Amino acid sequence: MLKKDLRIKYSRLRSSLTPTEISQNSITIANSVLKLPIWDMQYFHIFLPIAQKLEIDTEGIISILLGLDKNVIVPKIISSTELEHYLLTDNTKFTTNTLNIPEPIDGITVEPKKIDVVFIPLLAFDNGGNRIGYGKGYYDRFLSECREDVIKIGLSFFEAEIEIDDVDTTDIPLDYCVTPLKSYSFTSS
Ligand SMILES: Nc1nc2c(c(=O)[nH]1)N(C=O)[C@@H](CNc1ccc(C(=O)N[C@@H](CCC(=O)O)C(=O)O)cc1)CN2
Ligand SMILES: Nc1ncnc2c1ncn2[C@@H]1O[C@H](COP(=O)(O)OP(=O)(O)OP(=O)(O)O)[C@@H](O)[C@H]1O
Repeated sequence: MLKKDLRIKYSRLRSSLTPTEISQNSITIANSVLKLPIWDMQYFHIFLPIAQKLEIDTEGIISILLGLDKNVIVPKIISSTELEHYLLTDNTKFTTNTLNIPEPIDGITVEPKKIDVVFIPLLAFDNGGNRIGYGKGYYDRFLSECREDVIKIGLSFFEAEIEIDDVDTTDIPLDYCVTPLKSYSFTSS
């Protein structure tokens, strides 16, 4: 299917989820994340959910990361194309931006090259590990600034599509995708 049709299909599917399904599925996803081979890593980048868009609640994963004394980094939109990345600390204060995304007001910024693992929000993904978001390209640009060996993990309430037909050369595929039913691995190593 084409990206534009997948965006419509998965926005609709998501809007049919109940608050109970969202919280239960988010907990199931957090528990599955515990089984991925990522726990020797130190710098974990994770998004804070847009509640109005019924995104995955990442609170459980963040609690696990902080409990394991990992460095947790969250994005902040600084322009129509660019993100900045902040270390989460006990003092981090948040505000909600115009897209309803909770973001740190200020703090310690972290360079993309330092990041070991990125948890990625998505609308849909396919059996090849290709993903689509809301179509602004923020994550594709961010991932292109990360190290080649950064581990890219999609989080999704829904299973893989067979194929996204219009994948671009700038689209960076996932290494893993975790859903409430299973974890997909797209890595060859
Ligand atoms: N939680 C979360 N944080 C994230 C992302 C995300 O997908 N989820 N992003 C991932 O890239 C970036 C933000 N990208 C976004 C792009 C569009 C919209 C959005 O609401 N788009 C509306 C159109 C609104 C408009 O154009 O003004 C829409 O799709 O209906 C939200 C976030 C960075 N932070
Ligand atoms: N590395 C990059 N440099 C410059 N532009 C890019 C880059 N990656 C993607 N883009 C541009 O961003 C736009 C949106 O890309 P795409 O449709 O893949 O978004 P998406 O993956 O759904 O969004 P997101 O990454 O925000 O979740 C495209 O016009 C694409 O050309």
